[in-house]
Amino acid sequence: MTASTNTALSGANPLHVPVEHQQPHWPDPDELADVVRTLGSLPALVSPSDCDELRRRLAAVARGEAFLLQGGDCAELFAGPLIEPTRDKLRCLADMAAVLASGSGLPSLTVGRLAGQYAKPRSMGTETRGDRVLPVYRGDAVNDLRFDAEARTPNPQRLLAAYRAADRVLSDIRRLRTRSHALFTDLGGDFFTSHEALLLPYETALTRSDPASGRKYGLSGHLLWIGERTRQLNGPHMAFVASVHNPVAVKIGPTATRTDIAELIELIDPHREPGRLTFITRLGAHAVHDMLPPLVDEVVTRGSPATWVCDPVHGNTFTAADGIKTRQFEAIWAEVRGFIEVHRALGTHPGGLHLELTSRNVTECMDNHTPVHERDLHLRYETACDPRLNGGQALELARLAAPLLRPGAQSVDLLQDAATLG
Ligand SMILES: O=C[C@H](O)[C@H](O)COP(=O)(O)O
Ligand SMILES: C=C(OP(=O)(O)O)C(=O)O
Ligand SMILES: [Mn+2]
Repeated sequence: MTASTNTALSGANPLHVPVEHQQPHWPDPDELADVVRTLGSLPALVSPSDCDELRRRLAAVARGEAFLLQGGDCAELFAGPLIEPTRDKLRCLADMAAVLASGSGLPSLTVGRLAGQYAKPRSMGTETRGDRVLPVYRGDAVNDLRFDAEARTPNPQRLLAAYRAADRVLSDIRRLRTRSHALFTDLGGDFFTSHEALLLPYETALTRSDPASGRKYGLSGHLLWIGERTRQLNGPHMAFVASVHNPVAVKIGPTATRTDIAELIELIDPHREPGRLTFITRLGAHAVHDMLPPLVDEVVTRGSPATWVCDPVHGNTFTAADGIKTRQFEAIWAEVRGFIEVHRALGTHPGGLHLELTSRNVTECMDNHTPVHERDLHLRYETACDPRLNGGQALELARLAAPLLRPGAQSVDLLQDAATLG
């Protein structure tokens, strides 16, 4: 697993303190405590019954009756010229969901990476430009992307701003639901929200008991996931998701072992309840064929009904010659194909896709067909964190994947398909 601290950093710079479990260094703990109290008094953002409904829908995915499409920004922004209207985000997901449903013959379940995706785990604690070293951007809920000392200092008031921003996106969705029937038809009749449950003061402040059942729910979003960097079995993030009744997802990177999978199942889903646990694998195009089969086998052996989802973006990120973070579309597609091939070979259901994407015509990921070359990346590179598929690339990926997701599509077809695409 990727190191959970930034201890790779060294030297006398006071910024180089280890950051445990990817939590920001909030300069004023009293101010943070005040903010947490305020958050605790505000209405929940989503309802326990909607979380339960998503669990039921994910259980159908696990049974092979539907596909999950989960997507959105790497890091949502509160405001600014680059912010994408919620309507455009939903339209992009709806177009993909419609293509996936018609090509696969199975209904799509759509879940946005939105209305809460405001916090980022980072590889390094600091960012250096020239001779200036500042705290790294950790998402709008923590600090500001602008490279200046004040903007980069973690500010707990931003947790309240994150709550308000999520609330605005959720009201956009409610408004669209009443006004735009066609949009919700393509989305599969319903739409749910998700984000990485990273900032524990925020997540715990929005955790409430459901008076009807007495159960605890994290009510900042419907599906909460734990990232590759914070999935330590004895860590506080896993303890948090184990304590709530939401559907929970865990990202699984190339260092994951069978034992990790077994222990995650026992911790999150000891009763083997379909829809409770989703594994989102992000292994990289080159590792998926070798690494995925033993992990799937462990889940089968344990009698776990976990849902399998492929994140083909995070394992295929690299830095281009000019220092820009990017991904190659063909590698993303190759990981999706590998994921489907492995599941077909093992008789398990390739349950869905988890993607960083935008409807905007950005040049953040390279591809050989539009094409977006390495030299084009700077033209419209707008992301606040990781490179996203643009609207055309996202739809193309759905178009390529859809026929392979049709139940009964055989590995041999997949291999022929791979050969024709080169
Ligand atoms: O979105 C995922 C992570 O936050 C991101 O990949 C980390 O990026 P970094 O390696 O630039 O910190
Ligand atoms: C941080 C992310 O991914 P991972 O935890 O898989 O690296 C993410 O989904 O933005
Ligand atoms: Mn990301």
